[in-house]
Amino acid sequence: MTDLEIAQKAQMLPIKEVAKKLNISEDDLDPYGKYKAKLPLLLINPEKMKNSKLVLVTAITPTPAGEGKTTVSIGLTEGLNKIGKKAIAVLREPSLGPVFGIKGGAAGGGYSQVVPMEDINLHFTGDFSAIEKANNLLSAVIDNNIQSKTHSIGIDPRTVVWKRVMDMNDRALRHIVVGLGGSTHGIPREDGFNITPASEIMAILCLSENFSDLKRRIGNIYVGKKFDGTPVFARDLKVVGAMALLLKEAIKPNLVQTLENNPAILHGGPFASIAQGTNTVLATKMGLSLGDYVVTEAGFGADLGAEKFLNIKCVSAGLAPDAVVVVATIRALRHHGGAKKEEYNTPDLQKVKLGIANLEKHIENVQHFGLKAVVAINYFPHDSEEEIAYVKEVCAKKGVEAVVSKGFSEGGKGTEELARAVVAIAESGESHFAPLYSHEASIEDKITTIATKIYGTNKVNYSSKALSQLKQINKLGFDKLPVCIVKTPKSLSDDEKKLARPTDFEVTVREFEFASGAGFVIPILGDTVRMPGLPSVPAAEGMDIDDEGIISGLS
Ligand SMILES: Nc1ncnc2c1ncn2[C@@H]1O[C@H](COP(=O)(O)OP(=O)(O)O)[C@@H](O)[C@H]1O
Ligand SMILES: O=COP(=O)(O)O
Ligand SMILES: [Mg+2]
Repeated sequence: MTDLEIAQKAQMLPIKEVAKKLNISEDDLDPYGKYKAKLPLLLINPEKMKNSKLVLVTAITPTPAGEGKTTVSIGLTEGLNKIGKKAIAVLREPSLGPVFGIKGGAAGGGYSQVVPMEDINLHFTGDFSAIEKANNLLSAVIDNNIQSKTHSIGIDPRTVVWKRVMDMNDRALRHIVVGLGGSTHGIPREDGFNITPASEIMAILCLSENFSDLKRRIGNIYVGKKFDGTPVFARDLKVVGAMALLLKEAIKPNLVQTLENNPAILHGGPFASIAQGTNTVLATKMGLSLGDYVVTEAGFGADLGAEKFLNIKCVSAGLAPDAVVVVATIRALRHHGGAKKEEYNTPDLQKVKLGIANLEKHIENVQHFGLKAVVAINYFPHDSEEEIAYVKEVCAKKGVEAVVSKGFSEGGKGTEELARAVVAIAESGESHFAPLYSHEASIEDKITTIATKIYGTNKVNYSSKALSQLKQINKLGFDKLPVCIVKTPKSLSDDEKKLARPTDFEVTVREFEFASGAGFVIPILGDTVRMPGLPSVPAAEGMDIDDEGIISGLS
């Protein structure tokens, strides 16, 4: 059966029954139909959080299909509940970009999924729509102010860096001109769209602790400059309140369930390559308040999602993982060893031996943060015993246990061994989280620290545009902010062709984007863009809905 068919056969509990497992009363629940609900922020309890364990799930450098972080996160949650822990999966909300593009949804797979999968992968509870409206309200107000004869604050249209967003892979919107059509239709200027997960409003939602924090961050959004050279922030346009009220519901985390009816809290966006790619602080703290274990994920490999989860989100929110799961697949190790796509499912110990260096590097990356890791070998049918034994042997030499995870094919039954290994680490007290850099370091030093320690580069180069933007960053006082690096997820380097563990390479910062509202600076490496494009044959071509409303083709 496909992921969708398994999800459509799920025996879901009414969401109020799932909430009851977390001692949430019906009065506190804000149902969105029978199987989804919003959770009020009053459920966050710092006292209760203290005794809960936080497990971060990351991965090796993935193939384009993904190596199963979300699937393993859900499967591990099932397994932890099976061994008696009150575990909650805390995941990100899917973006329609990959849903209609290549990768598909982000509700897990096989017998490790969150449901209702169709709702979650499509409009869910409207959070992305709210984020888009708040983002684009600011864009509309900026252009309205530029146009105004009576209330203009003197914004120089050539300096506006705030972009519009839409949650779709649409390359045609990357570089556009707005305000065409003559004097009553606006002032022409260059603009562009990013995909909604890359919106700074998404990042603000992911890091905010409450409404006043949300509004403070929105107010600090850098828009551009006035003709006199002074900076313009969102607060100067007087719509911070309006933008915040659009997020009235989106700020609340969403409760759904796993196939085995265990609780899952979904909140915040993906894309750790072009954005932060972690879920929200509020959802993580909500999970730690309501359960004993939170299993949470950060996008792509440990060089992206985990690095940002640790250096940005954990530092901002005062969180610290008790254990880290590094998801590896034999097929991805074959890929890093030179296997072509059609060879991914062909056992080849030699290729695994060539590709294993990628896993070793990601284990080292987790250890750079003072954290204890366990490797989850996300089992695929063509994995050979000798390949698995080899991976376990290499991990053991690095002091890390590797456990086969069969959550995709067996649900919680297939992850009990992994669950026990995670509990052993989480309750050992052997993880001592420390971020990689101090916020007092210069922007260049922060980038160099990440690029050398986590990517393995020898040198960071800067384009002339990036060098001039560095001066602007220092002048604006953004140099004390953390960095959220944008780069390809297909390689530890900024060149997607460099697989396994690239050595003796340099990376180049092409330009910067500013997220002074969210509270970080965005160095963009290589040729990565923040509005993806559709593939020549979009997944959308295989989708349909029948007269009874039954969906097909969603993955
Ligand atoms: N063990 C497995 N066997 C077969 N398919 C899997 C397995 N694990 C994950 N998948 C599939 O691979 C895709 C990516 O899984 P996902 O959990 O979304 O990865 P990630 O979160 O790392 O991107 C999904 O379509 C999922 O159904
Ligand atoms: O940000 C990307 O998330 P996945 O790796 O789960 O697709
Ligand atoms: Mg995922």
